Amino acid sequence: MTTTRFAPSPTGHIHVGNLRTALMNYLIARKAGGSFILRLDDTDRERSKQEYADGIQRDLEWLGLTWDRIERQSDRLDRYAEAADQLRAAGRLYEVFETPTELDLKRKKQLNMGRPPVYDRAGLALSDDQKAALRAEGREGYWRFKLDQDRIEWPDGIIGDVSIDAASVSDPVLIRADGQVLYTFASSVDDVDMGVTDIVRGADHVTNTATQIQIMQAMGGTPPRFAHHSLLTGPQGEELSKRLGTLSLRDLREQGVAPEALLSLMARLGSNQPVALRLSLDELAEGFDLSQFGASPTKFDAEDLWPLTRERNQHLPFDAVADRIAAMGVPAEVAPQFWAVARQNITRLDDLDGWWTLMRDGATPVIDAEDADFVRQALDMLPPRPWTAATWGDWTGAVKAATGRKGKGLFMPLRKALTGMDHGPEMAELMPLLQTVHAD
Ligand SMILES: Nc1ncnc2c1ncn2[C@@H]1O[C@H](COP(=O)(O)OP(=O)(O)OP(=O)(O)O)[C@@H](O)[C@H]1O
Repeated sequence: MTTTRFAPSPTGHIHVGNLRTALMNYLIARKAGGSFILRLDDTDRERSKQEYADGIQRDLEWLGLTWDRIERQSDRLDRYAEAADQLRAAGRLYEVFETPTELDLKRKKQLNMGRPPVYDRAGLALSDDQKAALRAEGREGYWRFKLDQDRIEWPDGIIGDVSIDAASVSDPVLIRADGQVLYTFASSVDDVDMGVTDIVRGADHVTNTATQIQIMQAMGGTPPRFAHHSLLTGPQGEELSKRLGTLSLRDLREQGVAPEALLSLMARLGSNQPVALRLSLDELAEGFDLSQFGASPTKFDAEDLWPLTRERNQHLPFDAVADRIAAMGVPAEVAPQFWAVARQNITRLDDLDGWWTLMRDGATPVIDAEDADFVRQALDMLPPRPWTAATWGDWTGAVKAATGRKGKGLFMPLRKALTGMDHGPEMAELMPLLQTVHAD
């Protein structure tokens, strides 16, 4: 069965770049009728926080990206210890003792001699006595995976055929001196154990993929299909970061972005397919095609979300907003009409508040000096309440007959006097909802 996963570290609020990864994996599983795993990569005890783990779940739920299974790496530490023993027994995990300063020095020497700065495997040659002596000096051992120095190749779902010479890559550190299992290892163990068949992730992981393919093979597993999408940047090319909270899903939600707008943009951004509003994840999954995505960096501009949000909100049925409108204090008998009028003039649902305030409390009239007499005369002619859909036509007809004004010169000063704005809903539809007119 097709099984995908989204594996964020709960070290901040996830951003639109992380969403690109989550959504692609979700859509692949959904399209294939497979399974989507949310895996919290929380082995970094200092940086991982429960509030961020909760935040990630809230963000995904907001978008409807529900998972079939949730896993936490912190629950699986025994399993990683077991897998490490298996690699040690197979001679693929070896203990090393170099400090960061020593490694730095080695790299500089290699570079000076025109050689690539790849770890020289000095640790592999240490005898048990030498290791004991290093420990006696107070040094702590940590563990590297011994790569097979072949070429590592895979057909990437986005960037095409990849071939990496393992000899040009340092043996990765899998376990730190304090026993912390690093991402490269924990992730490989999980992907094998959990039967993950497809992994889409950022291009920042290409080298990881090369080493993880070997780690999975060393554990007797079959590596999944891989695809690496380009990283998203902000509109000016700026990097996104969970730690800085740039373009976080939480902020976009609080700003009133419609979930369908964000999903519709993210499922197509950076692909050859046009962006169009889709109202369901099934529709998005149906048209989703990884091979349509390019490898070049992709810019994300939050401004692109507003036209889609506007389109989405304008199509919401009354039932979807009834509770919200009731909570604003709109009386039940006018609520459906209020929605029918206001929805054509909002982007965010929060914009409804302004329209209701205007209808309930009236607007500060805007009256140009040259229209002052005309407006006063027209307002004196306002028909008695209740106002209906016919009121605007009847009133302006009578004003036209009395003043000789017509067209824009007739309608615009009256709109501005009643609403304080030169744009907005059809006045005929608005009049019955206007509870207060200040020059009444
Ligand atoms: N700017 C980005 N554009 C697209 N994908 C990204 C971007 N940044 C991270 N990702 C992807 O998000 C997924 C989750 O990764 P991770 O939790 O490590 O996020 P991160 O933002 O890189 O983290 P941190 O800022 O904490 O280092 C990975 O597949 C990673 O490739």
